[in-house]
Amino acid sequence: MAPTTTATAAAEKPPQHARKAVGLAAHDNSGHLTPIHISRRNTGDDDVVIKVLYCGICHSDLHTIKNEWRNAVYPVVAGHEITGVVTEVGKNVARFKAGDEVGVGCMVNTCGGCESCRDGCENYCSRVVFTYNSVDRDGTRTYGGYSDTVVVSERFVVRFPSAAAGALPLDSGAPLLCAGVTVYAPMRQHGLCEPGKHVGVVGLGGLGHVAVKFARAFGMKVTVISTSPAKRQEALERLGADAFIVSTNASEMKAAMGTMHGIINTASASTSMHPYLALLKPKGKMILVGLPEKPLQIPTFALVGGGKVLAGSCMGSISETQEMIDFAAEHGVAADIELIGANEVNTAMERLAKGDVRYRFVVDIGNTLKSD
Ligand SMILES: NC(=O)C1=CN([C@@H]2O[C@H](COP(=O)(O)OP(=O)(O)OC[C@H]3O[C@@H](n4cnc5c(N)ncnc54)[C@H](OP(=O)(O)O)[C@@H]3O)[C@@H](O)[C@H]2O)C=CC1
Ligand SMILES: O=C/C=C/c1ccc(O)c(O)c1
Ligand SMILES: [Zn+2]
Ligand SMILES: [Zn+2]
Repeated sequence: MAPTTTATAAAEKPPQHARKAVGLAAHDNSGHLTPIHISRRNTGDDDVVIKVLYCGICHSDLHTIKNEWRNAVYPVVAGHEITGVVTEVGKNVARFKAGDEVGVGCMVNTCGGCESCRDGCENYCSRVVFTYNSVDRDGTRTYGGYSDTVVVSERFVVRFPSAAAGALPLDSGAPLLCAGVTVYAPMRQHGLCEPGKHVGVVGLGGLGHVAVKFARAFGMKVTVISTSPAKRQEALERLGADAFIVSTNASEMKAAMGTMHGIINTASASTSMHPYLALLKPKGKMILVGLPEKPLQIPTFALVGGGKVLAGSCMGSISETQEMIDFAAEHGVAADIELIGANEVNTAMERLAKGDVRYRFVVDIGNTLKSD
């Protein structure tokens, strides 16, 4: 199908850029993706131009294209697990050069001056600009990595390690840019990275399976808490989880009560929190990273009794992202992926909605997304 132009954007008259690019866009809450012509800005002094090679499909992409968070502004070109090769840099860019292998995650701009930015937690900047479905500082809408080219300020680009430093593949490494840092950052911040501690992972999807791998790399005991009995064998044998509990199996849940120092909760749909809180030791921590369409109900007695901690966590800072990429390369952590062509994205979205993916779709943008 021939790409369309950005009719909605043109009607709203945002600034238009000179650099032409092609992407895959959703135009309404059917979430159906079709090729589209978009524009990217000319190379600014601090910019890095990247030829996109791979882009992971995060469940946030699916929530957004279907407008489940009620914030989609169409057309939406999603994708924030982006890897590729630098093709050009602006004159102030010192850290990157043409030919470098790099990644871009969930954000492409922040204010730089607020308390969060000054503290190096720019993922909590009140003026954060997300990689897609956001408004950039110049008033244009941001388009993500389901696209052949991205132009990103140097500050939001991370380096993929060279072969000498234990290279990380650009395809299976792409999901680390969102899924990876989203679980790595809270595990580090909340001490769920200490050898011998016991961590639970709710939801064995894109985020969850990477959390299992990081937990193993930290030397922790890790238990998967899943709604899918069919994932048991692969969780234990391929991913190396120490235990697997089906959340609807009362005896398995009872046997694990009070055993976990913390839980990383990646469920993409709203669930009852009570059974999960019961798995925590006194003072154990439940870290929510999943962003279901519907809000959760908090069972106060289950939280307050036992002095349990309920926390949220969103993405990670750029320094945490670079640290996580370097750690992943050193410890051989990457996603289990199904590599697909650009013409397969709609089928992939349908399968993701059903939980039918082991464990991340990655679009082979470089070889399959063509401008005509
Ligand atoms: N906080 C942040 O910064 C970020 C948040 N997210 C959010 O995290 C969530 C997970 O993303 P991702 O890993 O890509 O999604 P996936 O679809 O890959 O995985 C989600 C998993 O949740 C579990 N699940 C699904 N439905 C239910 C249910 N009704 N009850 C309990 N568990 C369920 C399933 O695991 P199983 O079969 O094992 O039960 C499923 O595999 C999404 O909501 C996403 O938007 C994503 C990235 C960053
Ligand atoms: O997949 C990552 C999504 C992160 C995110 C967090 C909060 C929010 O409001 C978003 O629109 C995206
Ligand atoms: Zn994401
Ligand atoms: Zn800020």
